[in-house]
Amino acid sequence: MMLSNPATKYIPFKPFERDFSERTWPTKRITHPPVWMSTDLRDGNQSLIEPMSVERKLRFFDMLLKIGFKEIEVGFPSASQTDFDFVRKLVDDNLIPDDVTIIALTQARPELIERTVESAAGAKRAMIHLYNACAPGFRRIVFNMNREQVKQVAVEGTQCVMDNMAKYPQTEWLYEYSPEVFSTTEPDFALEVCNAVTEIWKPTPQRKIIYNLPATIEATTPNMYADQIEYMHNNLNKRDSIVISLHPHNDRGTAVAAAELGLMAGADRVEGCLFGNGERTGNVDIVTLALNLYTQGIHPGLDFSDIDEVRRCVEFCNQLPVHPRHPYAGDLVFTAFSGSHQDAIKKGFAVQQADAIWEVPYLPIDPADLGRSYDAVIRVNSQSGKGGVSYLLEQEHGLALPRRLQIEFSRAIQRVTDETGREVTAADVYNIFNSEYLAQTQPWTLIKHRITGDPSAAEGQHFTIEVEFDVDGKRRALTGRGDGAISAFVDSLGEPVRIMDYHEHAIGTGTDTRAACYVEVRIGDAPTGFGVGVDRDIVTASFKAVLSALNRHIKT
Ligand SMILES: CC(=O)SCCNC(=O)CCNC(=O)[C@H](O)C(C)(C)COP(=O)(O)OP(=O)(O)OC[C@H]1O[C@@H](n2cnc3c(N)ncnc32)[C@H](O)[C@@H]1OP(=O)(O)O
Ligand SMILES: CC(C)C(=O)C(=O)O
Ligand SMILES: [Mg+2]
Repeated sequence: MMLSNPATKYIPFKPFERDFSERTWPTKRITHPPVWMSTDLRDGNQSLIEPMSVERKLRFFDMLLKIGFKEIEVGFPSASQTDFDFVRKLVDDNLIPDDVTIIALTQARPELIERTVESAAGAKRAMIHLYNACAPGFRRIVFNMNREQVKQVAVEGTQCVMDNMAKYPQTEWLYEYSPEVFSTTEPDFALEVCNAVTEIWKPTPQRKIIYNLPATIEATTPNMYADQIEYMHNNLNKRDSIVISLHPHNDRGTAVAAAELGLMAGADRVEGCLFGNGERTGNVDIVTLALNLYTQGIHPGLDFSDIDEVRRCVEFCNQLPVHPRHPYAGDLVFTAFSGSHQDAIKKGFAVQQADAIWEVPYLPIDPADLGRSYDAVIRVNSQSGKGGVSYLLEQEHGLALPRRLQIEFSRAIQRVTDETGREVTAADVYNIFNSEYLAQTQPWTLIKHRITGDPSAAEGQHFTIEVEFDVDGKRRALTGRGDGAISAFVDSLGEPVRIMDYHEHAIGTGTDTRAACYVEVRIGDAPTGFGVGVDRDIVTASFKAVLSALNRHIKT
């Protein structure tokens, strides 16, 4: 049961005692992509129900290279033989491109550090990533250490890493240090620990150290994380020799925002996982971050032009599905069911030029840029309006319904969706349109016709038509006269039919071209209704349209 007063159990997190007045990040903009680091094979992997085998890791690694990652955390080699073997395989089989750096994570314990360095020894370049938790709760509950002791873990761990690296001088060694749980560590203490590590590693602008500042557990709103990052950015010693890295987790559902504000606050690098896999609610989602940049006109330096292929690979390796609403990648994220959205999208597509700024309403990105087709953009259910329905008919069958017919036909669709409560597919829409209009050939069926024109005839008599119908199973040969073919045809019917509106267009091109004709008619005093005819011959199409309207009227 929910507590009536959660204040008796939870306290709000506040990183600074007073307001952080140095803040400048709110007016900053992100103008270039950060250095991306994929931790799918480490943080992502350690959170899986079944961690990846070497084969799956290899497949994932290949895809990360294809996407364009230059920094890849490949595992926690001291944790398992699989992780150790995987890193060794990358090194021994020469699978790491020259411009890519692999990273291996370790706790600050000598035996684990030794094995971690050993796993990557021989690589052209490799980075060791050491972490220890610095937050007060962890100092007290997990380590039973004071601040000084926790700082010494970082300092001694760093020294131990350097001693082990010295055993393998053929490898260019880089170093990353994470004050784990930075998110709830007192900022001045996180700074003190990092500055102490700087004293040991002695980074230079040519050989920078990475300080990764994780929101190991996301503890507060993203603006406060940004304040913490800006504090480090302003106060770290030797800032020009340091890469500030972000590692947000998504416990509060705001990891993407935290990363974006953290970049505005001065960070240079982001660690995360594809589609936000990772411990608990996951690491920050690099796909979303990268494509958010892309939609601001900034190339992220990562290639997601075949997002479905990336998704398939990640789902296979992680054995976890990507949610249908996942930004940019979910099955439904480019689909509109609701009427007003469909209407706006349809209008947007109609005016969008291939080489112009993207402006299709409701679609923040062109699905084609991600290798997604427009097929599923509009789907029809009980929330849909005429725009979506007519869009499907036009896309799939080349039928461009006049506006008033769109309104009339969408009522027929609505009846079906209301009755079934289900989505109707593009094929369903066409079938309903067919039975509602095109297949309305009873009781009046057109058998054949012959038109003769006589320009010298009296007004209203220029055209004569002889038509053969089947009416309720009986053949009838009728004749009509009029100013044009249609009026002559209507005259032949001997029914009180008046044409109120008329539209036609071609479907297809070349020898395959057919004509579609739409007529709105009034019969007697009844409300107007539409008829539709399609035929290779435009005149026949219009006659079929008139009969479609007449037959529909007779049945109502
Ligand atoms: C936020 C993160 O994602 S951090 C990364 C977490 N990832 C993983 O843990 C996955 C891989 N880990 C493992 O397989 C195991 O933890 C191993 C093999 C590395 C170590 O296993 P074990 O030796 O059994 O230790 P265990 O994992 O239980 O760690 C607890 C001990 O390590 C200490 N410890 C935890 N983190 C650290 C650290 N970063 N540096 C130094 N010591 C640490 C704890 O204080 C505890 O010590 P104690 O036994 O004296 O109380
Ligand atoms: C090891 C560290 C960087 C980590 O994964 C975290 O703090 O979330
Ligand atoms: Mg993490």
